[in-house]
Amino acid sequence: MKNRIDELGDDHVGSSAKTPLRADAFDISDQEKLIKIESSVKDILTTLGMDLEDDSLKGTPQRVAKAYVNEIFSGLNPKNRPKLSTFDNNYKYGEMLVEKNITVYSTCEHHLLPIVGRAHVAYISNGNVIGLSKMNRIVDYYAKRPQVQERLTMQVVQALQEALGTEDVACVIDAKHLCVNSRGVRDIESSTVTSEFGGKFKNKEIKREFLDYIKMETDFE
Ligand SMILES: Nc1nc2c(ncn2[C@@H]2O[C@H](COP(=O)(O)OP(=O)(O)OP(=O)(O)O)[C@@H](O)[C@H]2O)c(=O)[nH]1
Ligand SMILES: [Zn+2]
Repeated sequence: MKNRIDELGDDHVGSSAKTPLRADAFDISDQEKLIKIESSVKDILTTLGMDLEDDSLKGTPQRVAKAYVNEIFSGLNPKNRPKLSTFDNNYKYGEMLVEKNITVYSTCEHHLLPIVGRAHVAYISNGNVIGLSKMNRIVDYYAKRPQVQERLTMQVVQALQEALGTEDVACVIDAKHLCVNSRGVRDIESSTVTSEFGGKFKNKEIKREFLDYIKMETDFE
């Protein structure tokens, strides 16, 4: 039997790719989250010595709470999961379809600093096709969580495999982690590449084809 977390949250991905959620993750409303986070941010800023009576800072705890719940971490709320409706592959398109250069804005769960980059997603239809924008939307949904890039990559692939009813899905993400670029080792140039190749994409030639499409210059201006 599915437990409550699986049912409400990550039932679309396998156990290794689940976001670590608390058992009571869904027992608290968005409204309650906003109030609690606002108060926690107030504590952090006050501890740092900031004067929250200052005009510019007065609204900050509330702004941060709203940004966390409604935007940056909105992918923790299953009600924000995009509907991945599929339709029949009537035109019998049999090649791979690649959605590349999908913008990724995520947050590293170790430091709560931004991860910014691009995702490239591909699948080969076995009868079902999906609207192009749904690939961008599913990347964004899982990106809007505290993340590690490996897990984000796997979540995107597994969610699409489930929706499309095929193993033949792949994702490559190339992203900069501000925790590496702006603090710690402070290497502004480095970026992180992760990949997950399901089904036919494990085949060397098919993988090569996908990677070649990613490299293609797309300049339509
Ligand atoms: N595998 C993985 N590591 C990540 C990701 N995002 C950040 N990290 C790393 O997580 C590690 C956390 O290491 P710690 O030693 O606990 O933290 P730290 O002392 O802040 O480490 P430094 O960043 O080296 O200063 C760092 O090396 C980060 O670069 C990610 O998406 N995947
Ligand atoms: Zn980090």
